Amino acid sequence: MTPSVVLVGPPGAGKSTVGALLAERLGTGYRDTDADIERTAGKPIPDIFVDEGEPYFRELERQAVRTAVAEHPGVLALGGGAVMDPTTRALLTGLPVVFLDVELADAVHRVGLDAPRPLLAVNPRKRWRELMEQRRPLYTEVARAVVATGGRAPAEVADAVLEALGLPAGPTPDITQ
Ligand SMILES: Nc1ncnc2c1ncn2[C@@H]1O[C@H](COP(=O)(O)OP(=O)(O)OP(=O)(O)O)[C@@H](O)[C@H]1O
Ligand SMILES: O=C(O)C1=C[C@@H](O)[C@@H](O)[C@H](O)C1
Ligand SMILES: [Mg+2]
Repeated sequence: MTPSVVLVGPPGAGKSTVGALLAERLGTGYRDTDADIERTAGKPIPDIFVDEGEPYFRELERQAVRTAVAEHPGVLALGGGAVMDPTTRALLTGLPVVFLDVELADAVHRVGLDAPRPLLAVNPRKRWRELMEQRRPLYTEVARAVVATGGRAPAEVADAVLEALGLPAGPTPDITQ
């Protein structure tokens, strides 16, 4: 079984938040390759970057994406940099991949400046912009649909993803709870 939705995008795009909502709407499970990597490595991602370095992390990430794509039938969020790997991009061909797009100002507002994200540790605004310049063509290349997240609440983004993929909208969430 392959995923019903694969979410890609930079830190702050809302992959985890929207992914969990989508899973609820679709009555399926949510999985995040960053969490898979942390479980496999037995430590947080920033510690992997410090102890073993980014190339080692990217190898763990390549394996984590391959495993999750092969065995997870629900909603799958990939780490922000997973699409840099050509093998991973090839693996995503034909899958219902959605690029959650976000502008710098929204991303900075959402993720803050103190989150433990190793690639954004120094000068996060500049680094985020550079990463997005490098990666925007790659997110776009792997995506079946691009969904803008600016000015939309997570539930509205989830609706837009379902519509873009032609998936049933599912039960309306009970906002009284
Ligand atoms: N559409 C949205 N509007 C406003 N805030 C949002 C939206 N989507 C997510 N957020 C908020 O932004 C923050 C980051 O969201 P989230 O963790 O889902 O992003 P992410 O893409 O998974 O990031 P990362 O790549 O770091 O895992 C969270 O606090 C979340 O509540
Ligand atoms: O943008 C990136 O390269 C990263 C994003 C996170 O999801 C993590 O996968 C890690 O911090 C690297
Ligand atoms: Mg996330």
